[in-house]
Amino acid sequence: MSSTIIRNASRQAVRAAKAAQVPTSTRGLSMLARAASPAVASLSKQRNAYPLHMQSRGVKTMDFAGTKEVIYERSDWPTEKLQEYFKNDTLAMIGYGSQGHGQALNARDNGLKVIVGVRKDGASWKEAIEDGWVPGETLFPIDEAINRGTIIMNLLSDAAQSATWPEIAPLITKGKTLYFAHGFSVVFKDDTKVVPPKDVDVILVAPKGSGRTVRTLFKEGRGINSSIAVWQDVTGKAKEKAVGLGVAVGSGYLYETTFEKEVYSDLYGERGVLMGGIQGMFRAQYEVLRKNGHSPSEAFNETVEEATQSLFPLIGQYGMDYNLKDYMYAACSTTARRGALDWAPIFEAANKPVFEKLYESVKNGTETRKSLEFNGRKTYRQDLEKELAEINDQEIWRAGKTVRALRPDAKRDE
Ligand SMILES: NC(=O)C1=CN([C@@H]2O[C@H](COP(=O)(O)OP(=O)(O)OC[C@H]3O[C@@H](n4cnc5c(N)ncnc54)[C@H](OP(=O)(O)O)[C@@H]3O)[C@@H](O)[C@H]2O)C=CC1
Ligand SMILES: CC(=O)[C@](C)(O)C(=O)O
Ligand SMILES: [Mg+2]
Ligand SMILES: [Mg+2]
Repeated sequence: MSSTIIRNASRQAVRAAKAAQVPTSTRGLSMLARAASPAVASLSKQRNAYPLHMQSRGVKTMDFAGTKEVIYERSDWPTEKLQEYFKNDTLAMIGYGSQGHGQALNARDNGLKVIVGVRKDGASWKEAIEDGWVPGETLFPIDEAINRGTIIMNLLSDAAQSATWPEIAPLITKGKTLYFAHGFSVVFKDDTKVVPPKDVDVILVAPKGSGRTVRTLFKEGRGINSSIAVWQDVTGKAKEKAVGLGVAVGSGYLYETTFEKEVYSDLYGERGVLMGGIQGMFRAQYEVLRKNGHSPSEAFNETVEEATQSLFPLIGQYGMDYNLKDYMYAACSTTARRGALDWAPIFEAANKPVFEKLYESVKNGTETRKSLEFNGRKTYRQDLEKELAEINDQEIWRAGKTVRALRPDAKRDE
């Protein structure tokens, strides 16, 4: 009953928004809120006490499919509030990989004082200079950046966080805040040996997406969702700081978690559906098509190109549901719907034991130890590159290169 109401409300909301030519997200939500479950209805009442443009400023408890969760939004932290809140702080971004670069540039663009700390003359040092960080002014060796910073954002690779901890730990003095983008180092302390000093706040903001996307979405005025967590709260302000920093680095909305839950879910997700799982599934489907005499062009189009260019974006926009013509299921033929409905439970049953095994391997620290061993090697970059080059060399991805070059909007060398 209530799911029918939600679906109807959602349909109405999207139609109304389309008619008014506005983005569906916020209007859809508030219309949904009026018609849906009691929890959301009460949120709606509370919000309606504010004028429309202020409605997102209240504390928000949202109903996620029947479970209520507190969330924080960017709109709660306008740039002026961010700048005021962190006016006495220097954010020291330690590490300048995918995530360090995205978070540092976003925080800088939000008007906060940011410096970068990486080892001198490494790949990151050069990249930071290319992005406009100035040696001696905003770019320093790691120890100097930590000494100058008040909020120490440890975004070295997870293996490097462990390897460098003996030198870094004594520099994290009372009054500083220690910030991570992953629960890895502190949760698996038996393996990493990372035990933060007792007299500093230890917090986490973990963007649920690549650091490259953290940057590109921010530049488009959008935002990636992140989780926040507190490991140690000495000042009583740890959570508030995490929320503010989460917004500063470019998050859209933030949800609360713990360091443990973050690291378990993150290691699990990236090994599963987000990366390892999808890579394996794409390849398995492609290979069976090829074995049955299909051309590379056909096998790639039927596996990866159609997924990324047509069907997966529909899931991203509207979910798996089925009411509007644009929804993934509704946009496909009745033939496809019948077959997919039949095969989904078969894939689910086949995959479930693999996911169970994976979760266990994450939780018991096996995945952490493997990562520390591999990424702790002196040759980790070359070793990774070698394996990744082998993937590039697989027929599926070589075929994909040609398919992408044939997109009408592809940039071609004239
Ligand atoms: N990538 C992502 O999108 C996401 C990452 N995270 C988390 O964010 C953190 C950073 O990840 P990510 O941005 O991917 O960075 P990487 O894992 O790619 O690490 C890159 C940084 O680590 C430095 N580094 C590596 N080894 C050493 C060492 N021995 N001594 C000193 N510095 C070293 C590199 O410097 P140099 O160039 O000098 O080698 C570089 O600045 C991790 O905790 C990760 O789990 C969280 C969410 C998403
Ligand atoms: C991008 C992200 O969130 C990952 C996949 O977990 C990671 O890069 O570690
Ligand atoms: Mg992740
Ligand atoms: Mg990860």
